[in-house]
Amino acid sequence: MDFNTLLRGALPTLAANNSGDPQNSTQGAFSDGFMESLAPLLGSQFNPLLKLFMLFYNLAGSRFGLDPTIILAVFGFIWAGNKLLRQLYMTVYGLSRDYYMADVHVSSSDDMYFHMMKWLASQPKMVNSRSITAETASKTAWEEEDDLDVLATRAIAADGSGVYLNFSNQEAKAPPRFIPALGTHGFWHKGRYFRLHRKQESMYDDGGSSGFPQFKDKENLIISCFGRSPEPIKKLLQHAKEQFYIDHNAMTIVKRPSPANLRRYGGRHSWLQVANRPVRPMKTVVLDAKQKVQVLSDMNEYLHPATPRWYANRGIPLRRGYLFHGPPGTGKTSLSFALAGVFGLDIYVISLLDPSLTEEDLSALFNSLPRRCVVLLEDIDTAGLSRAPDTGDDEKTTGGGNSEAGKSKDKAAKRESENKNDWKVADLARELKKQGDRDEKKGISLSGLLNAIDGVASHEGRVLIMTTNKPETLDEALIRPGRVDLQVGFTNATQEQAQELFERMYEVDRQISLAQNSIGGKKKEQVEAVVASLRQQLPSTAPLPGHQAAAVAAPIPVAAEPPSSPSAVSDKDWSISDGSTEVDEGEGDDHTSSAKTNAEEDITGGGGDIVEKEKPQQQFCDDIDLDASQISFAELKRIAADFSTKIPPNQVISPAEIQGFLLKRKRNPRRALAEVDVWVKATVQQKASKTKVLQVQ
Ligand SMILES: Nc1ncnc2c1ncn2[C@@H]1O[C@H](COP(=O)(O)OP(=O)(O)OP(=O)(O)O)[C@@H](O)[C@H]1O
Repeated sequence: MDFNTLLRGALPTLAANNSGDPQNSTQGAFSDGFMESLAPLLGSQFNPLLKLFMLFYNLAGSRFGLDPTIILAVFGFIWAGNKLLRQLYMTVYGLSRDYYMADVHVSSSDDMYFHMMKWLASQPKMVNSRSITAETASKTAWEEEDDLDVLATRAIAADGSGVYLNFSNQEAKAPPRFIPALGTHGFWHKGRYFRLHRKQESMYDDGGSSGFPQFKDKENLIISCFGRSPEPIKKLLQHAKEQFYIDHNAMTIVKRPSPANLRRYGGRHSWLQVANRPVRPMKTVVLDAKQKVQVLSDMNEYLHPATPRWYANRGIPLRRGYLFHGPPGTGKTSLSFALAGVFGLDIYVISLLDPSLTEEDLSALFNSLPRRCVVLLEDIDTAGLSRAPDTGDDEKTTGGGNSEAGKSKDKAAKRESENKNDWKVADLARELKKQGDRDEKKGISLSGLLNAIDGVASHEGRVLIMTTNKPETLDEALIRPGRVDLQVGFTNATQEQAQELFERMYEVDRQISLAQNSIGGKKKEQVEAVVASLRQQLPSTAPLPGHQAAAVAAPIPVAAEPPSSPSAVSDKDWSISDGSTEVDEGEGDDHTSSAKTNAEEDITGGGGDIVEKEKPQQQFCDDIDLDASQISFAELKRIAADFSTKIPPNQVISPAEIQGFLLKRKRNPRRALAEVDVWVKATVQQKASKTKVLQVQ
């Protein structure tokens, strides 16, 4: 019995219509009577549907001469076939999943999840998938940007004063990142098909010590591939990880303890990446070569793969500690970063002044360190302050009972004892606040710190670097051998160090410029064209960014000083040469000699006082802002040597201060040399008078 016969049996009216006189009936058309008889059977809600079906049925039958029952039969078969195939697919897929597919699960609480997501976001096929999630991607300060974009913005913004960069558009320009959405995705990698299932689960979190129970979302990635072995997935994960760290050897990752509510999850939640900055080359840290080599070779030996066995055989805990001490801005932190860069280690920075850090946290943080890393405890001498009882604070600020403030404090205490019984609400509030402050300042005790650094349960393998400005104030227990194995002393800049700092500041620029010149290329030309056009728009009084004239503030009494040594600013010094070729002649000479005169006038300040010169800045820029890249190596060395003689030999100026001075003249070594005398004099004076306000920068 076919479907047609069935339908005829079930729908007698239709059968009558179809078998009746063709002249009186239309093929495939329902009579109104049939409709009416069917309507009550199906219920009123199906009436519109039934009518639509009738219309189609009548149309197919009367207009196109098709037997609608055949159409229905065909649709019926397609539907049933589809169901059957789906069922079959599900069975085969289920069987192959169970017996011929391997899975690897990756939890969002693991670093691997981020490696995989970053890799997927870089896959064009994934990005073009039909189901993706868009994320706002932020760039770090060190990521490459298109110079042309920035310059173009600058050019467009030029309205007479528009020679400054403008980044108001930077957020709009940052492209979003696309990652696979929740659900199932398929992708090919190295000729193999992988299936990715990204799912989200809600986890109940009882709130722990925070006491705020809540539901938290946790994600899982399930990566599958055909075959009984998960080996291809492992390789894929390894590949994603390698890609994630592809530029790692050029960068140093800096981590700090996570916020307290995240720390309690432990593991990778304990530390938060706060920076990923280019490796600091060791040669940029100006330090006595002997000391540098000593710390480098000590660390190298300690990190050697054979060292753990050596330590274990002798029952010595595998830990190494260094103490870097010296005045502020002498390179303690810089050396720590350079060391991390040399050995390709991440830096874990802990501030013991963090009020949310408890001793338990500190131990947990040390225990969740990776196998090899640098832990940096900065300004360790200040850590003790957090333990000082609150009552001591006042003493510190008043300088004991001898000063005026001390006397007024005594009076206040007397008054307080007189009014002992006369409590006001404000007094109560003050007391409560004091109590709160005391609780907050509990901090880390010395024993807590020692326990974290080298307690029985403490992590092994790390390199601990502690820095301090006041080594004498440190507790002996903290720096005993075993906790501090090597001390490195830093001092303010010697003349040799000043010379090295000077050469480093300008030498890098010179090298880059020479390299760029040798590369050539279209992009360089484009950039130069934009720069040239911008230079033309430069208003006559505005200095180019980075080309800052010496900021000389209100006159300060400085003893009259003879003009800076003529040899330091001789005519020869002002000629421009590129390599061995002298470039600047004729008109250039005029400019440079006038610059020299202006500079000398600035330094001597006429009558010997440092006074601000009202001078058209543009003229100053043209004359003196000669690029470091145009100076030969030999000449740069000579300027550096001259510069170093101007730095006081008694080490009163820190490398950080010299760097700050040079940074303000970062393209103009000659300008730095011309202005160093004034700056040194003002800086020494400022230090002697213990004022914090800089008169010359
Ligand atoms: N010896 C040095 N060689 C090169 N650069 C230095 C040196 N000392 C200081 N600097 C520069 O000065 C700045 C501050 O240096 P750094 O933070 O290393 O000093 P620090 O001794 O750790 O200071 P603090 O004791 O205040 O923490 C850095 O930008 C660094 O480049």
